[in-house]
Amino acid sequence: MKYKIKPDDFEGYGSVVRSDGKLDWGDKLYMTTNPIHMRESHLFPELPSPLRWDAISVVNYYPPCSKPELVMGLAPHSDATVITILNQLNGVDGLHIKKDSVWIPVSILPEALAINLGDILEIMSNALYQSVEHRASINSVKERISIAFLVGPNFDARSLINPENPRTEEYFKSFFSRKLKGKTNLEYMKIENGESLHHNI
Ligand SMILES: O=C(O)CCC(=O)C(=O)O
Ligand SMILES: [Fe+2]
Repeated sequence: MKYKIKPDDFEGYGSVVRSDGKLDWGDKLYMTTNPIHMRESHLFPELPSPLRWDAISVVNYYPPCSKPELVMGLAPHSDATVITILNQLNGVDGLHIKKDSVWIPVSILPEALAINLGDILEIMSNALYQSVEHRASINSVKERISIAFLVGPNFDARSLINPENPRTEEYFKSFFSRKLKGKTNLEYMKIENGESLHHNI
């Protein structure tokens, strides 16, 4: 398939095996839309008109499963974004957010967009705004489709990080190589008194 995720990549269509070897019960079409030079050209047969922000679009397709309690549509995580704009296309709910250690199902109003705060906003605001841990569940009879528009800082912002302290680059690398597990990537990247806390997680 033309849009299939290539080995050692995470953009394209499909599901990426994370380090625990499990797949999510859903497929993604994942593509960086801006900046233009970071677009993977095989995913863009006809380039859409330029967008102002650095952004990634993800289309999530969750097929129904007769035993939804046994599978996870999308494992708990927080997004590697400033904000994520979520458009639930076919009126089937499935998003849950974690508040005070409790999972709360989110009922998204028809034609409304849901906005999730991401890790980069938490980092930029020194945790004044905290990213939301969320997951997607599966419906037993209906498929579910959502489009996530992931808005991040300008990718060139990475060049502000000096070679001795390339945290942003590392953050993205570890986000995509570690398994999705709540907000552990943010914890993993935290620095206290100039020391990385890496090793505890
Ligand atoms: O499908 C959903 O409701 C959530 C999607 C999501 O969390 C993501 O694409 O990062
Ligand atoms: Fe997400």
